Amino acid sequence: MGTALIYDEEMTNYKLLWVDPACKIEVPERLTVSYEALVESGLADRCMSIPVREATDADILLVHSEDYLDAVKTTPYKTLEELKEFTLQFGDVYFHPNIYHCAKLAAGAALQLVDSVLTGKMRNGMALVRPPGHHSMCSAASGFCVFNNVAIAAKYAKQKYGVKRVLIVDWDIHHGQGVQYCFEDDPSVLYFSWHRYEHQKYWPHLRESDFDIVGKEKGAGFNINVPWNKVGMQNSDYLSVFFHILLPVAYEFSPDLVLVCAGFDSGIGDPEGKMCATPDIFAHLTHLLMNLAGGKVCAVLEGGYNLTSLAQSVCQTVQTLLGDPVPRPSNLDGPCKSALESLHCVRSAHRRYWSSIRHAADLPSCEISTKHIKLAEDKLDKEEEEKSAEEEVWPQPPKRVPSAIRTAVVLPEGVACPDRCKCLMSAEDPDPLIANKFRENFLKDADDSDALTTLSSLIALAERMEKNEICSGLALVRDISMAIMCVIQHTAAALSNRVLVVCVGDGKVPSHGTDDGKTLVVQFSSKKSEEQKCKYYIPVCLKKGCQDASGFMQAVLGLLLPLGYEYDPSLVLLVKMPDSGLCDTVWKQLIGLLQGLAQGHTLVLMQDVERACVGPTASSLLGDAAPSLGQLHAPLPEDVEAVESLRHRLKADWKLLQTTAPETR
Ligand SMILES: CC(O)(O)CCCCCNCCCN
Ligand SMILES: [Zn+2]
Repeated sequence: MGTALIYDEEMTNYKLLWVDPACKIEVPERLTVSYEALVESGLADRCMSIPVREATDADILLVHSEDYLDAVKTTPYKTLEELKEFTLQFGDVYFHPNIYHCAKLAAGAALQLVDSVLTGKMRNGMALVRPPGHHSMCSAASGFCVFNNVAIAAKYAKQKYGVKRVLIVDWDIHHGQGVQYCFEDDPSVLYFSWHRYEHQKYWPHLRESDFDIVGKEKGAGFNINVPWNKVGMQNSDYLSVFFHILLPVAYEFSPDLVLVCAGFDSGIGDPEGKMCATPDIFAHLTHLLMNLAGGKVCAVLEGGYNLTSLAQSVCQTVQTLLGDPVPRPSNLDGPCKSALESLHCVRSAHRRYWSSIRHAADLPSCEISTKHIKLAEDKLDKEEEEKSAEEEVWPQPPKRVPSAIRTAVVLPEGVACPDRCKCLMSAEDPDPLIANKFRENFLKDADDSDALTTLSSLIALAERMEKNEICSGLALVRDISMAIMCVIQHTAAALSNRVLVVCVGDGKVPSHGTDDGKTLVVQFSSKKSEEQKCKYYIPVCLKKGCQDASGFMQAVLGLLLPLGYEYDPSLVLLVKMPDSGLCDTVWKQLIGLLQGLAQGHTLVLMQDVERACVGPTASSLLGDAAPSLGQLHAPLPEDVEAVESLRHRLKADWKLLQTTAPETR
């Protein structure tokens, strides 16, 4: 199954017909530059183009009132003066004789995308639409939005496909208040939004956009607002919120469908957002969502007003949906103080609803939370307009060239090569020099030619991954710790290399290279390790080892991923120790998530008895979405304690582990 792309140039055929500084940024070129960038980069051709359709009245009435729909229906026949008049009843939006038609196409595009994914025809997809949707409400247009495309899509998915739980991730820099109002008492739709807020100083200046608004009645806990109280937020700030709020809750919620209000005004250079996150961050945000709901992710364009930044971010998002490896997360230096305050406030507001963040620190009697600056709104926005926006510049996103071979395997005799994989067995005798080195350093039994062949094949695989000829690999070996040593020593030889070694299960893991940081070892096991702990050797002791999905996933999302992203390895060595107790679905989730690192260069080592695991492992390495884990129960208190105390101890060295602002003396 492929990636759907839904676009129709008819949606460029409306624009602002009068002077309105608040609306002048919403131009037809937003759509053309996005689509043309996809065509130019060859990404459009790799997608399946799905035609738009007009949303029907019934579709629109899933969210909007009849009165509102009837009123909008009159706009095509209005004169310019009547359109201006009609527009005055709403805020920061404009009407045009053709905008009703385009609004039906935008909503219809989202529904076509949902149909393609929920019928199983497509794996995931993106709809490039305008007008956007997330501000429009039951009976009102707002913020360039006429119909709430994503809210309609969520209602439609539930009604037509019986979808039980929908996650809406709104990474647009504005608060989608229309979506919040639509689902605030609905526990079947989890709405997550971050947004520029500045203590209510920023548009739409709503008190109900703050972190303490969590949803109503049965919907309490299913509305997550992350206010950014300063501009200039960077990649670290966004990732920290994913690791410590969105992902733990999303895995606990276990959605059947993920809808993204994909606004790119949260990217660098945008005149509205004034944030500093680079376009490649959207590759990571998309990737981190792609193992939810069995990969059923539908992204619908919302905002984005810097045409360069917008086009790059759209390409980063679509290329990730297509399954291409994501760029390395460059120099993450940890969340800023303001982001940590928001993180802390949101987690403490939601800890009572979600067991995955139950342990979150309670709010100090904090002045941060309810400081709402109510200044004369128009004055504020005016200030905003006047300041000449100095042109931001940022580096081109790195080229993301998929390897010729996605996954290669080194298997013992008699183990079938999984389909879509390349089998590597060095037929010719290994180079005598290397052979001797192996004999000296690794082989217990010098004449063990099998081990020699396996090791030399393993090194050949690692070398070809380094050259990006092969993206990921899987090897079945008899002696795991020997194989680990061999790979670490080989890889460490190249100066710029850093290896993240992730071990699941008990067993001795060589700590070679952890003293100088060339290697970072994170081992999940049920045994306390007596090994001296240092910054680069992190044993995670879980009560049931890797058998309890909740505890394990909490450790992966809140500990392993932040560590891995901050460490930014060139290779991930993922080792499944014998009798790790890890079930296949959790193992596949782990493989899927770890491919966000090292441009997808994951090398999996398993004991040669694990033949049954070769197929499932290969499937995940090939980019197939991991099956959903189902709703997760509360992690064991011991596991929460273990992860929290580790995080507390390590956050001085690893800034992405922080979830609260350092105590201000
Ligand atoms: C889809 C979207 O969230 O991007 C729409 C944003 C509307 C912003 C209205 N205020 C503009 C004030 C001018 N500086
Ligand atoms: Zn926006």
